[in-house]
Amino acid sequence: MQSRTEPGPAVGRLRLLLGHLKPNSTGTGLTAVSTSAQIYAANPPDKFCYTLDNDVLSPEQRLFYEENGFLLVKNLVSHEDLDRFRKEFERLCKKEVKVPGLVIAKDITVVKSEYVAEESAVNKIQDFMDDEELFRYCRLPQILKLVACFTGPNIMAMHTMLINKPPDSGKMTSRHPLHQDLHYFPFRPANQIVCAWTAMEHIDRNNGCLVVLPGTHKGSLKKHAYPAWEGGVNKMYHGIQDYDPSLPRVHLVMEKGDTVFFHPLLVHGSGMNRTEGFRKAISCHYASSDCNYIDVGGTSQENIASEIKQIVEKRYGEDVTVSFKDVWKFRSRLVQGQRINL
Ligand SMILES: CCCCCCCCCC(=O)SCCNC(=O)CCNC(=O)[C@H](O)C(C)(C)COP(=O)(O)OP(=O)(O)OC[C@H]1O[C@@H](n2cnc3c(N)ncnc32)[C@H](O)[C@@H]1OP(=O)(O)O
Ligand SMILES: Nc1ncnc2c1ncn2[C@@H]1O[C@H](COP(=O)(O)OP(=O)(O)OP(=O)(O)O)[C@@H](O)[C@H]1O
Ligand SMILES: O=C(O)CCC(=O)C(=O)O
Ligand SMILES: [Fe+2]
Ligand SMILES: [Mg+2]
Repeated sequence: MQSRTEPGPAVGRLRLLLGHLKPNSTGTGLTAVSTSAQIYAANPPDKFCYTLDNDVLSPEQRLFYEENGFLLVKNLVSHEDLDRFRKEFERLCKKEVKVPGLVIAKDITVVKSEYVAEESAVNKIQDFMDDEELFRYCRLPQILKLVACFTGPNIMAMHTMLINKPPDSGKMTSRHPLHQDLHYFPFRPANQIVCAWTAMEHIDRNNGCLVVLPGTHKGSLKKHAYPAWEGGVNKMYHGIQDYDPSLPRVHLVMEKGDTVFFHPLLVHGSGMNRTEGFRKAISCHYASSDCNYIDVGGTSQENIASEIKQIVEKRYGEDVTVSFKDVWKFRSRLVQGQRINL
């Protein structure tokens, strides 16, 4: 298991070497003068905490993730694939296809009004692991190649979502409060978990882009609860209660196909959608199958565990007893390598 320590000498040396990088016109904005192989040969990366050793990430990408807890990769998923995912999403909303286990979540303001209008009522779909078309996203080779830099070669798709952030109702319920995804996960270690989140269209502050607090992946899991928002909060949208508002925030402006990979302790959220369109993104949380389930009893995760348990019992009947761990075991799917613990 990797330990999480302050960046060691190797990272320091790499940072020095990165002084020799020059700006380019693509990707993260830097081009390595030396190849990553040359740099790593001279500087064995023994003290990296959040990324594994291979030649997939460039040195600057690797260092960026180590320090910031996220990595934006431009133009990773084709428009053709994204258009196919959008079509399948529409078919699911119209109930033209039914997929077992799939959850269609609506915005709280829509649920509380009489207004029901198929796709325009849908906030997100969750658990599309048994929808072959959407699950192709989780198996895309270009995504898995990058995921393996964080998880290693044995990869489980743990959680799937297609988010359809609706135009805000005026009550600001389209916001997603600042949170850490690890709050929802009863497995560890955190460093072998990563989210891939792909913009299905241009996303900026107007339609509610992702907002991240760089470097917060180096901290611990914080206590989460419903924010005290006047207009209401969507079910299970827990937020961090005492986040430091002075921490720098980065708004991730993304084009269709751009993908951000981020650590499950990275504090993030998304703003309200001020446009008339439904802002779409598709995502999957991956974990190394070497991870282990943990008992969240007595921890800050107890509140979400019992909420999820209640929802499952409501859906399948009170006589069905499933643990928080079972919920995850049941939905996760192997996408590369061997299934070990999860
Ligand atoms: C499961 C683990 C999640 C893992 C997340 C990984 C990290 C990502 C971090 C997040 O994304 S946090 C947000 C996670 N969001 C979800 O997991 C979506 C949760 N939503 C659902 O599972 C369903 O939408 C829900 C069970 C809440 C409702 O689905 P139903 O098909 O049962 O809806 P229905 O319209 O029948 O309403 C049932 C009840 O739920 C209420 N409801 C529905 N949508 C709601 C909503 N959006 N907010 C609040 N309450 C809601 C609705 O008012 C009604 O209440 P009453 O029983 O009191 O009448
Ligand atoms: N009280 C709160 N608790 C937790 N998260 C919050 C709270 N208020 C706002 N947020 C979240 O903080 C994040 C950053 O908000 P910020 O105002 O910087 O940008 P934004 O709301 O995304 O964009 P804009 O202000 O341009 O609409 C968003 O995800 C928002 O949902
Ligand atoms: O607004 C989004 O698309 C991101 C939501 C999010 O962070 C999540 O569901 O975990
Ligand atoms: Fe999240
Ligand atoms: Mg704001």
